[in-house]
Amino acid sequence: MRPLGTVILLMLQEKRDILLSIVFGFLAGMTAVGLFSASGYLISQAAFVPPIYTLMIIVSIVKLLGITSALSRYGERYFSHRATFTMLSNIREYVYQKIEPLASTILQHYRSGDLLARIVGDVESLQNFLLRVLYPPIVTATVFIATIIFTTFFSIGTAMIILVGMLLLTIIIPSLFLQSQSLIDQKIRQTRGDLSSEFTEFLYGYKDLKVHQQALNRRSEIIKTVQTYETEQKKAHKIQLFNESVLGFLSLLASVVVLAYAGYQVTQENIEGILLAMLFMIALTVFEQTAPMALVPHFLQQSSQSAKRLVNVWKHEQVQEGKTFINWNINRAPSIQVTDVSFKHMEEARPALEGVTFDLPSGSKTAIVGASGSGKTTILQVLLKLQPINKGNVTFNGIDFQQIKEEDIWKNANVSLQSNDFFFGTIRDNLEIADINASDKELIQALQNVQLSHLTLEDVVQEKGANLSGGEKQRLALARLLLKEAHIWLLDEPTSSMDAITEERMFTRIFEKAAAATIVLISHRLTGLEKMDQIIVMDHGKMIERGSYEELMKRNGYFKQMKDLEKEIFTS
Ligand SMILES: Nc1ncnc2c1ncn2[C@@H]1O[C@H](COP(=O)(O)OP(=O)(O)OP(=O)(O)O)[C@@H](O)[C@H]1O
Repeated sequence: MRPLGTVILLMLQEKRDILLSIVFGFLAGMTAVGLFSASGYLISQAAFVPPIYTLMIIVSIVKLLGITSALSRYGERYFSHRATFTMLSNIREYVYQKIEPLASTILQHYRSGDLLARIVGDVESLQNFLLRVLYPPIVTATVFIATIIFTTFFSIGTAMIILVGMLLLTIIIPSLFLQSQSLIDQKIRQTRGDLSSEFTEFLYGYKDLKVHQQALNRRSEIIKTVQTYETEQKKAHKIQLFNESVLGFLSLLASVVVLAYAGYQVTQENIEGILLAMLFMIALTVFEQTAPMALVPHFLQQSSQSAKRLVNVWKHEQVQEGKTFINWNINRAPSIQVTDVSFKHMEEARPALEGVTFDLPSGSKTAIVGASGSGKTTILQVLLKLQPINKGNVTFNGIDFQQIKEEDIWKNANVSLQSNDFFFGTIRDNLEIADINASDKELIQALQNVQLSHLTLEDVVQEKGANLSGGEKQRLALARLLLKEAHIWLLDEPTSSMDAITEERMFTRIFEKAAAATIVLISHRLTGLEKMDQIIVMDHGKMIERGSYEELMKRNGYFKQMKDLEKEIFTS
């Protein structure tokens, strides 16, 4: 389905409000035309000084039309805006549901700031789709048709001029403006994305930029982008104002043409003079109503681009689309089989994993070691379905993991990645992510287990845990793991920022808690691996050795060489 088609479908969920907007919009338009034409007629009649009772009826009609017009306009605004806000929230929910499962792959192609600005901006510009693209033409067309039919009773020529003026003002001239407007809109969107990315990176990297004395440079770059953004916005507003003024002037001109034509017809006695003011007022009012139509092509293009850009975010990532999943519930540690798995990051020449095969028996403890960049983290990402494999397969308890939803794997897994996220709030907020129902006693116990007893549950955690040390962050992350029951533990260097004694204690806690679980531990140190059931050695994306500690030491291969090297460094 075309992107705008999806938006229309989401919008049609609010069909009652849309229908009411159209009905009230039509009523408002017709009563406005009626009000002004009746006023014109009233003024002309009054000029002949007729008996007052003959004017009473027209005066009452004018009053009634005035009130009805105001009430209908209110109804139109109320229902159209209500439909728009509900539609926007439906779109936001839809977009979130689409991108949430694909977040990790999507973020490989976009800078997070750009992605956020893009989604927020594009969803917001879709508010114009209903308000300015979809229902105004229906309202204008119906009001217009009704007005032309009404005018033909008095002057067919005037009705034809209104028709021609309408076509000119609503279709032909706006399409001429379209190109200049769309060029500047494109530039604005691009600059908005750049600005948001630069600003996000500036905030996250502020400390590093300060240390390297680059903060001021970056700041002036951001200021330059802000200035460009402001200049482009001013330019866009100028273009829009110019277009609207030209259209306003032309619609007035069209009314003057109607007046001139009708005036001439009066002199020719083809039209009664008393109708002249009425015909002019009809033209003025009806052309006034074409003003929103002038913006339709512009907003149509903007909405269609926004919808396309939104869909493009997830279009190429629909790895799960159309697949059926089984209901995966486990009550004990699963066995995991990885067979001939290869994976290459997009736009990378070298695969991150190549023909990797190993098995993890139920409840086994496995360590993965290897040089930096050898593919260790990628293995965990593959097991968590954060990266779609290009070749090979993975089974959990003999079931192909393509049939298992990511959420079902995550639900059963305790995961510690190299950088753990912490949120602005309290220690309690950050621990409750693991178990919302945990009691204070359990939370405090978890803190004690990771040697963070000096923290209280109410202590503040700044954004990204900025007020915690590297080791504290890792221990807080471990406290979260200790609060959650899981049958699979995937740990990526969970103790890399800790001293050797604390590390030893943390591992003791982990292995106590995860005694029955299937554990995969990525380790940068080669000490303490004797207690693991197997060690997988990675090099340049390939598994080059696998076996127990004793087996690898006996084999005298890569692992033994690394062990000897480590010993040499620590003893020298
Ligand atoms: N998002 C990414 N996009 C492109 N290439 C990536 C990405 N993440 C990792 N890589 C590449 O994939 C390869 C394997 O990376 P991986 O993170 O698995 O290594 P690692 O063994 O865990 O390294 P380290 O010990 O330094 O954490 C590396 O060559 C790396 O450059």
